[in-house]
Amino acid sequence: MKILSSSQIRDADKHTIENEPIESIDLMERASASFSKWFIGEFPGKCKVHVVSGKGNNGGDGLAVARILKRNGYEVKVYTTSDEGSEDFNINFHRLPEGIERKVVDDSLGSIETGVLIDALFGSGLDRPIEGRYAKIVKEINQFAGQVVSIDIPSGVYADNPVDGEHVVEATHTVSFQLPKLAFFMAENEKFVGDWHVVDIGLDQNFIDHTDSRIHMVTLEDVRSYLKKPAKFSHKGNMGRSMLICGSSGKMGACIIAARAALRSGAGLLTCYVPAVGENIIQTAVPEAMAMVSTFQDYHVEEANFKGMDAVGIGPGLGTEDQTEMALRKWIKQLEVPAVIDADGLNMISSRPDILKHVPEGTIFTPHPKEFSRLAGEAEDSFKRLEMAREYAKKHKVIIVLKGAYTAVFDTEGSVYFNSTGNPGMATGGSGDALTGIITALLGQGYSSKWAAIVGVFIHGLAGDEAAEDLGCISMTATDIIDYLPDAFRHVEMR
Ligand SMILES: NC(=O)C1=CN([C@@H]2O[C@H](COP(=O)(O)OP(=O)(O)OC[C@H]3O[C@@H](n4cnc5c(N)ncnc54)[C@H](OP(=O)(O)O)[C@@H]3O)[C@@H](O)[C@H]2O)[C@H](O)CC1
Ligand SMILES: [K+]
Repeated sequence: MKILSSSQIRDADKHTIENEPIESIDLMERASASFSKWFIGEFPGKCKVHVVSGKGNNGGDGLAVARILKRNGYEVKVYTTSDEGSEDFNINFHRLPEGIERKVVDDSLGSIETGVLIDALFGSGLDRPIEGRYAKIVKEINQFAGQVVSIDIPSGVYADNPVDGEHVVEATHTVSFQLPKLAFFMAENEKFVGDWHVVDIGLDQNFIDHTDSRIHMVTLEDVRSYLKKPAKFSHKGNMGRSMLICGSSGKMGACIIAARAALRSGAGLLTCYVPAVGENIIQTAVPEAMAMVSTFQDYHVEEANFKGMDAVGIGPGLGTEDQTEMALRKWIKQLEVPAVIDADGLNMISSRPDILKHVPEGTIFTPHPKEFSRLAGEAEDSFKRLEMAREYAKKHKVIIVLKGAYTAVFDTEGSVYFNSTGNPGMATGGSGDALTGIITALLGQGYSSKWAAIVGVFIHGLAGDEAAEDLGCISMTATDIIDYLPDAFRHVEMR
């Protein structure tokens, strides 16, 4: 699914009005009806609803929603910041039926004790920080004890830029029209956006399809269409020969997790290249994998032999000993197959950036934000980090998997793909090692680097979601994520 900027959405709006054709006020009615349908589903008990409307079209939506909810049996009170506004605001203001309490407010809503509050103060037309009387209203909204539902976007949040003021509505839910906004994927906006939802308002799909956007959200349908099904005559030899270069004394667990995850992701033949300390451990814990053993006891020092391999995963539990770093340099130089580099592998590249020039095009890096800042420098905010990661991926011709609540995959052409699966329970030791194993297995099966990363991240998150459903976010471990990989793959396969 594409993510469009505010101005692109405005163009889609305009195009729909001209070409459907539909009057602007009727499009507002359609948007408000979609919002109301969601609202009635979420709050079926006929609670008291407080609608706070600004003077623009976001406020107009609020007024139409007030009318629709009243018709559906809710007790509704409307607060407007003026009695006149945009053309469509005015029409909906006059359409407010009897029986809806109205109040034109200056800087205070007055006391609101119960019910649900709908925030329609500002939408995508916000163009400056919220101040003065509007700031006071926002403060009151945030002091309200009940749930706050923002129409389209929380007031004070910009769709495409970082928040620049102190006064921003902290919504429990945000119901966005047609498409999600880029702002929803940024960690610092989580407390404003709450749980977000998208409702269809019938903007011209053809226009959206032909609008150029390099920002996407990965959906189940996307992954379904890219998932390779094993051919009838497949055997272990053509399901990919993959190698994980992993482990050091005290860190063999990372290796076990990555190996198990690779096997659960369809790796045909898996070899774990480990230091001597790891031989018995890996052979006992993961009997399905072969072990290639370094002569050195505690950590990696030598060249691995990649001959006959289809994919390589480098990083889980490697440690950052000087000699391992020398080894990493050699591995990277002799890489001829697709590879994913994680964790300590990335940390070593950060401390010796000259290694970067030897990294083959299309290699996948899977940093979390801290690892990314070691690679590319600190970012002021998530929007800047997004631009930095995009530039880094383009410049070094690598695929960046930037891990976070919404893991983002950056390809070498400047496109970014936000993942839509996963939960906070996955921020647990070993979760990243599991992802490395999954992506290595997919690379081995012939997925392009970009799609191995996108599908791997989606499946990893989906397995985490299935695990969380049964076990809860607090108790789940990386091993649980692996145990739920079969469910996740089946879920994607199901039609
Ligand atoms: N395609 C769709 O998604 C549809 C969206 N709809 C809804 O329309 C809004 C956008 O409406 P718009 O009228 O463009 O903008 P707002 O309602 O957000 O803002 C209105 C005016 O408010 C002023 N403004 C902006 N920032 C501030 C501020 N910080 N303080 C005070 N005032 C501010 C500004 O006017 P000025 O004259 O004062 O400069 C804005 O123009 C979208 O979010 C949806 O909810 C349609 O209903 C259906 C299609
Ligand atoms: K709003």
